[in-house]
Amino acid sequence: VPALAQGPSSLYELLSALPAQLQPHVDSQEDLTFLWEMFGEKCLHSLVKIHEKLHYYEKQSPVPILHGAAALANDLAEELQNKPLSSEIRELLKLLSKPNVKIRKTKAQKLNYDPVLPPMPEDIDDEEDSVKIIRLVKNREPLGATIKKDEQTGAIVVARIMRGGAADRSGLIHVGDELREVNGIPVEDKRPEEIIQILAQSQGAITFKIIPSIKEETPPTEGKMFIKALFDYDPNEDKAIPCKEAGLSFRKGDILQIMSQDDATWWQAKPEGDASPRAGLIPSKHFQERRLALRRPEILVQPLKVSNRKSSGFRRSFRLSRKDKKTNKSMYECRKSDQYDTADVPTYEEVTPYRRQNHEKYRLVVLVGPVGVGLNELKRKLLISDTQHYGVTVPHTTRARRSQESDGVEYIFISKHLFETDVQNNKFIEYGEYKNNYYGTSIDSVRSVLAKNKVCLLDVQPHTVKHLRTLEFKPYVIFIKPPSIERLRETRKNAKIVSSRDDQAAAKPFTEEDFQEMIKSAQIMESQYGHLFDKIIINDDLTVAFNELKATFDKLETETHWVPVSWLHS
Ligand SMILES: Nc1ncnc2c1ncn2[C@@H]1O[C@H](COP(=O)(O)OP(=O)(O)OP(=O)(O)O)[C@@H](O)[C@H]1O
Repeated sequence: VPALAQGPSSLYELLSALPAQLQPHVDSQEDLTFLWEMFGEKCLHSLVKIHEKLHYYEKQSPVPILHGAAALANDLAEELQNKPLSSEIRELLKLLSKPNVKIRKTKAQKLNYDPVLPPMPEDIDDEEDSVKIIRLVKNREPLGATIKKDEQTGAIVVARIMRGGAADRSGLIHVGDELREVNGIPVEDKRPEEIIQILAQSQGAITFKIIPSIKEETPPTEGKMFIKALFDYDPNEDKAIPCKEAGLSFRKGDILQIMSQDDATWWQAKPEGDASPRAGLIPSKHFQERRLALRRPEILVQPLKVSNRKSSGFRRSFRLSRKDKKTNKSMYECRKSDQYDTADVPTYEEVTPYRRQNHEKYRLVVLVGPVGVGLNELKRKLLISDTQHYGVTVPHTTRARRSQESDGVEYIFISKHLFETDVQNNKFIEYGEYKNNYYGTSIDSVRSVLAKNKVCLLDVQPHTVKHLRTLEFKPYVIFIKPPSIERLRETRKNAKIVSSRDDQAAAKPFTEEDFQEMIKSAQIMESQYGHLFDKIIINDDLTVAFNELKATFDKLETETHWVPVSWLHS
């Protein structure tokens, strides 16, 4: 063809020049018309133009201006969503969600992850015109995708893409994509574990032959969602997790950011504040609740009441305000049903940051711990450290007032009838009966301490805590835990416990049995109610424990803490 002989400067020029020069070389009119139409086809011209542009850019070896462009745009969008929506913010959010911006983001990600376009294989089957060949360069990090065998078709498909992981950042693999080959090895008749093995052994560039899914992917959920884990989780111990390596381990009390809830069984999350963009798999709330509920009977076999003592009830709250030290502090029987708590299965709780504003009431501080652990001692030290700042509740009683007592100081003295009416009206946090008299801590007594703008220190049985978890009180729960039995023996040599075993209510030195009971009771409390504790303080050395408690209070009043979303958005 003369056009070639003259050496056209570009493929596009050649294509444009070709139809005009065809005639002398083609005999049949039919062939000529066919060739004219073919070379005149608009999409062919467009393709050639694109090819030339790509070729040009390839020579220029472009580098992304900003490597973290996608993450930056996401962060910006999230940041903007939390702001009051002005028209400018709305416009910017709209721009950031436009497909062309997204494509730019994807391109930047791709460059970031070094995908290489391999030459098209020659043996490609006509029916497989939707086949995509992609190549990812595998660094040390895992691929961040899980695969499964489609039960109906038997095909190997991508089950999930871990948010922020290598596959996700590449933007080249999607959920539902069918995997045909890995590094030229057909995977159709392989089990997922075998494929994972191939992937694990591959280093450097890995080539995938896939048939892209036609399903539209759901866009990531808007806004950030944080949860507090209410149980310990280790993916290595979880037989149900589809891929242990992709799992995220966490401890009770950890705050996690939810990255995806697309899958009903396995959510994706990362630890709050973690700089890495990579998410890990965690069991979804629903899934975890279901499997824990099945195991529940085992957990419940051990009731909290381990002692042959009478229930400790709310003895401490009373004792503190009482001058009559002789009174048995362990005298109140709690309602029996309360001892066997059928608390909801603890999994996760959605939380949000909260910082107390100056005009707001203080959060209620709830102290929990086994009998004799030193809860009263710590509370007393706190009170005397700043009587203006800390306060305790005054309990109600139906017993007769003694001569040295004043109404509203040691107790609020009320009639049996009134007490029973108040019980009916749910006015008590806890109540009990001793020697035919009622004793109780009312909700109003907490309110009256808080209304004086004081921090209210309340000690209750752990099963009561869940009833106090309201927007009004925003309780901060501190568990006072005993140290080891050896340390108890050492530190409590001169200490005395008011034992109720003989019903004499006299303070006596701790016995070995007291220590054992304290430890056992603390273990049960922690396993049954640990998910409700915001802080655990071990009362080993008294001064150390007190200082830790004081520091906790200072932080509570000035710093941001995670609280259930229901407290702020109800
Ligand atoms: N860290 C400690 N080291 C040594 N002695 C301690 C320590 N903490 C508390 N004690 C002593 O242990 C005894 C029991 O403490 P306290 O009465 O405060 O316990 P409690 O948990 O409030 O018990 P109860 O529930 O029976 O009222 C007291 O004599 C107290 O001084």
